[in-house]
Amino acid sequence: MDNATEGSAVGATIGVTKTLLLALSIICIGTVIIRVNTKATRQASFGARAPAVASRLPFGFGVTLQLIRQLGANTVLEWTQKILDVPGRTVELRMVGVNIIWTDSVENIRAIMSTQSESFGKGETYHKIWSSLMRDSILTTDGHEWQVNRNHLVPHVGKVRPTDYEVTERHIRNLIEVFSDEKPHDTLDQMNRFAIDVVSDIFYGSSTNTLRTNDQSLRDAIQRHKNVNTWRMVFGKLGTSIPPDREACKVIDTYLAEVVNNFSLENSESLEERDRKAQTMLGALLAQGVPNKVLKDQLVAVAVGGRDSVAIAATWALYELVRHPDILHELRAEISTTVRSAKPPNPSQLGKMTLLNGVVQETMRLHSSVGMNSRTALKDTTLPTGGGSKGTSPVGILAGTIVVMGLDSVHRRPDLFGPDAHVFDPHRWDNKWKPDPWTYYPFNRGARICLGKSLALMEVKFVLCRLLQAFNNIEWVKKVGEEVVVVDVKKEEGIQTKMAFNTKPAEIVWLRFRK
Ligand code: HEM
Repeated sequence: MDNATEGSAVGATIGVTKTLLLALSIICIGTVIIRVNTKATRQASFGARAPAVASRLPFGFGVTLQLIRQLGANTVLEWTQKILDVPGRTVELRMVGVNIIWTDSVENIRAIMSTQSESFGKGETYHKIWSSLMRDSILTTDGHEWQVNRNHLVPHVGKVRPTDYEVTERHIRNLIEVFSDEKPHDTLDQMNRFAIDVVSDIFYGSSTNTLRTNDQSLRDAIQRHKNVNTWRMVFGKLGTSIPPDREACKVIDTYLAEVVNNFSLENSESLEERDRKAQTMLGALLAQGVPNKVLKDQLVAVAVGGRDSVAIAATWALYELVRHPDILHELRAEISTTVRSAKPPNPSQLGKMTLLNGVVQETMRLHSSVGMNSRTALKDTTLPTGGGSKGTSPVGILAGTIVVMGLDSVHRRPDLFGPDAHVFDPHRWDNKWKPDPWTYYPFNRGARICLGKSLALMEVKFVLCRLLQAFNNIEWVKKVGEEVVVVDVKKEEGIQTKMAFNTKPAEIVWLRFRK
């Protein structure tokens, strides 16, 4: 072949390749347009669309960047309160690879949690991402699998036994010992140790004892895992291709396997201890011959479900108390007139304290541990309101759509809780006042209501009561270099909320306890 012929052959090949690429691009774009239109037509056939959050960048980049920015600045709560200020309190976030419906409409939340709960679940993506930590447990499953898990847990997690008070008191004493050194403590970290020590003791029959030992492997592994998975969730389905923290998975699995393998009634310290262990969740499920894999699913559910949430509630409560010295003073008085000694309160005394109850409920109103909760539509369905120009039409929801419920956002709505909705006022709970149940859900509602609610309330009230009995002075401090400075609560701005798997303080809450 001479040069000229060779050149024209190469030119022809380039021409053909260009044409093929062009055709391929047209087919791809066409397919996307057809799919988007088909989806839109399907959705329009049974409901309207919620207003989309405005963005300057196309293809979902703008909103994705906005969300990432808000997550980084710990301003998701404030941002969502702003974007949800539309007639139907429901918006659509069109992001890269995923469209999310965000709502703090009471009607919509009620539908998701209760009246239409069979249409919404954790969904496939949530399971794929979170099963690396929470396995096939109650926390990641839907339908029959969820029901089987719930049946395993209900007899053990759904009630508080007298021995649970004794176990909790044992770990509170460890916590008091830690706080007694008069040094500033990262309160959430210590509360987190306390909470996992209590649940492991109650449900496994052997405590992680993280307040007394240096072995923090399980706690650290759970935390590392949560951090990675929170980011995987931001990317929806795409997040399933980002690997989890495999090293952390291994640590958790080994820990749970050891708990199961080492369970023994023989080395109990006393007959009472032996009886208690036999009646723990692990003891009872082992006696029923439940397979190891299912056992480990239940163990991880109580460790993850019962750890951060309790620790976060107790930490926010202490934080609010130190910021409101008058309430702290009143609470001390209530405790001393009710308990009348330095002894632990008995269950009836604990239940009787109105202000203590108000402090805990009010803390969870302003800072619920799960401040935003999500569900995936398991089939094509609708939400009662938020669609169309007036925001009153039912919103069409396609199967697979993620719906985020802004729970903290509802709890702070002035139209529901009054103009002082943002103010910490435990006295609003006086005289057995209760909000409309569908406007207050720190423990969720409906079929998937928190199984550990009674235990959680007992733990948080008990630990607050005992800490106030043990320490006459609790100071909120900040570390400035080597120096420890007491915070002037009148001048200091509040700590922001960090939205991740849970809703926790965005900064370390340093508290110093003095007797
Ligand atoms: C103040 C402490 C607590 C708070 C605020 C809290 C809150 C919640 C919330 C909001 C849910 C629903 C999660 C969802 O829908 O995705 C939930 C579920 C659950 N919680 Fe709690 N929780 C607390 C303590 C506990 C404790 C101590 C345990 C047990 C040891 C526990 C066990 C569970 C379980 C097993 C579920 C799953 C229920 C289901 O899906 O059917 N929680 N909790």
